[in-house]
Amino acid sequence: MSTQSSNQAQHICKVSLKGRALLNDPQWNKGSAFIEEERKAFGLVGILPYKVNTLDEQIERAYQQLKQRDTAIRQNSFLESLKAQNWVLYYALLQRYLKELMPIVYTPTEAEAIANYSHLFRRSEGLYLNYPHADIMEETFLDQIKGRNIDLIVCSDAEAILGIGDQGVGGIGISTAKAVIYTLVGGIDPARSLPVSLDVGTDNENLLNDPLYVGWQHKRLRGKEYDEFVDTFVQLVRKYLPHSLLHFEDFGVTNAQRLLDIYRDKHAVFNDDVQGTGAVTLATLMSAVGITKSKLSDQTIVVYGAGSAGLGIARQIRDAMVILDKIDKAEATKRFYLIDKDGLVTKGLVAKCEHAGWAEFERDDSECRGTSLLDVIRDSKATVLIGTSTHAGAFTEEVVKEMTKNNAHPIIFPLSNPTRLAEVQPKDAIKWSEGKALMATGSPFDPCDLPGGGKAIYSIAECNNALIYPGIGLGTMIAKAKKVSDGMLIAATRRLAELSPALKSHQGESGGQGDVRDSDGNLPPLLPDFGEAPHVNFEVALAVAQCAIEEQLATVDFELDELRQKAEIARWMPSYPKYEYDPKGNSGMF
Ligand SMILES: NC(=O)C1=CN([C@@H]2O[C@H](COP(=O)(O)OP(=O)(O)OC[C@H]3O[C@@H](n4cnc5c(N)ncnc54)[C@H](O)[C@@H]3O)[C@@H](O)[C@H]2O)C=CC1
Ligand SMILES: CC(=O)C(=O)O
Ligand SMILES: [Mg+2]
Repeated sequence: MSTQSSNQAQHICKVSLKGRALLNDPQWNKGSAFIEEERKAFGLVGILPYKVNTLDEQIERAYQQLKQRDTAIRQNSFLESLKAQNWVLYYALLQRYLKELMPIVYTPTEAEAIANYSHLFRRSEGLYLNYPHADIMEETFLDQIKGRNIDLIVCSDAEAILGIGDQGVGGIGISTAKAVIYTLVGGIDPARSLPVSLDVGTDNENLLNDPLYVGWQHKRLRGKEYDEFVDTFVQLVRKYLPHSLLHFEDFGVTNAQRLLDIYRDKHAVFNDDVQGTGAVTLATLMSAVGITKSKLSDQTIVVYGAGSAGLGIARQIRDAMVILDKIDKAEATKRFYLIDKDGLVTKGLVAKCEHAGWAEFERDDSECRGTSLLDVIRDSKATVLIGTSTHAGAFTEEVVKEMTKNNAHPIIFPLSNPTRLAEVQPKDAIKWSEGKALMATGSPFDPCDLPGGGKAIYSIAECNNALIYPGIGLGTMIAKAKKVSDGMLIAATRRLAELSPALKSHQGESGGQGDVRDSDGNLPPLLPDFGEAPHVNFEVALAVAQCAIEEQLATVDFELDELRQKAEIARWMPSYPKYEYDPKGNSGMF
């Protein structure tokens, strides 16, 4: 599935582009790293300075240039330009400075880049499917995939981007960012992925009134027209790329789960906000209950913000209680209290709002004395509090203290992105809970000091779907699976939880909610560090592929050892193969 991989540095690649056309193609350009022999063969001698650089030298130069940009958004723009020039250098730089640069190319900085998309716009990237051009969608689609082997399509209609709402055509930025992460930590060849913007208009008044807006300046389509447009696109994917993975990102709450339900049995379709977030949060919770020595089904869970992510998380954890703890689905559903902006999701609220997806979690109106977050925590005696509301600061001191009253170790996950929208700052929750809260956040935060003096710290786990979705995608692709099943998601989750430092450090200890700290007094994080994301996602991928094979959803059949070997070979790594000129070559590897 790859044209370039780690052990292919000595391989030869036949390339048919020459001169400036070669330098202008980011997939094939090596810039100053073209060696003498290649410069002569490809007509590059007069259009490159004399010195030949190694990839290492190029990385260091690019890093120095990056550091001259004084804000995160300027660094993001610099990296966008680099990606448009040279993929190998771009990914090699990101790989070397992974932890430092992830927040620049992904959350939180990418949200800012998307919000300013039309003003920062310099060149296009990916496939723009615009509603006014719906009549020529098939030709447009075929033009873009012609001669390419696409395994992965990441698409967004941009109604609910990264916590900042409707961003219209700027949503191409989330499709490209998610595709970048697939390559960076999932090892998926960037030439084999296609980011797509489904431009169905926008309800964002600022964009509708902005003369520089580059998308379709029209109210967002709804209903039949919207459904037909999306369906035309999905049917093209099914017809022309039947073995691909179709990743949906940042759709609005009225469409996310609905579209997933329509297509998930017909094609390998994956909704990251629903399933990826559900899976990573379940893994984080498994890690937390592992160290408190309790069971998933012992928990009473309040989900604050019952949109795509909140509902996806609730369903994923509920289904895991059924599968792993073997309790009845209705019983498991009763462990959840969902709260949205009008308060607790009750029968009365559901009747009023007609919100698809809420009914299964509705509570009796009389169950809590009040419907505010504090009321619900107090009356339900919640053990777990999850935030997916974009309501910054919603988890107040009173709320955290109420959670701490009921639990030796309250589990508190403020998952809203970007950083400024987190429901609570981890350092505050740690202080208010006197160092007892077990925490994870959606965007990266610095480690917190633990109360009680000394140097003990808590490295807050980043519970972001990027720690799992590239692995789910890679596993689905390695297995060439026909669908992404619930079993595959649970397999991914279990593997991620097994890799949690917190669980590892508590293995074999006997029960109780006693001391959860390690011998240095630190609280181990609930998830592996993002710096380990490539290894973690690789392990997740193997678990997913193995499950697909066991469930007979795969179109390959390998033992685990063979699977590991194939996956390692298939992993794309940023390195330069040697080029040979071939006028008839298709620029492919042999
Ligand atoms: N950590 C992660 O991996 C992920 C984090 N997220 C974050 O979760 C948040 C929500 O994302 P989506 O579910 O996709 O958006 P969404 O728009 O589907 O859901 C947000 C929900 O929160 C509700 N809400 C808004 N204000 C509220 C308030 N004051 N109190 C209670 N509820 C309120 C909304 O009515 C809506 O139902 C975003 O910040 C997003 O970035 C989403 C996906 C993954
Ligand atoms: C992380 C992600 O998918 C989101 O915030 O929407
Ligand atoms: Mg998302």
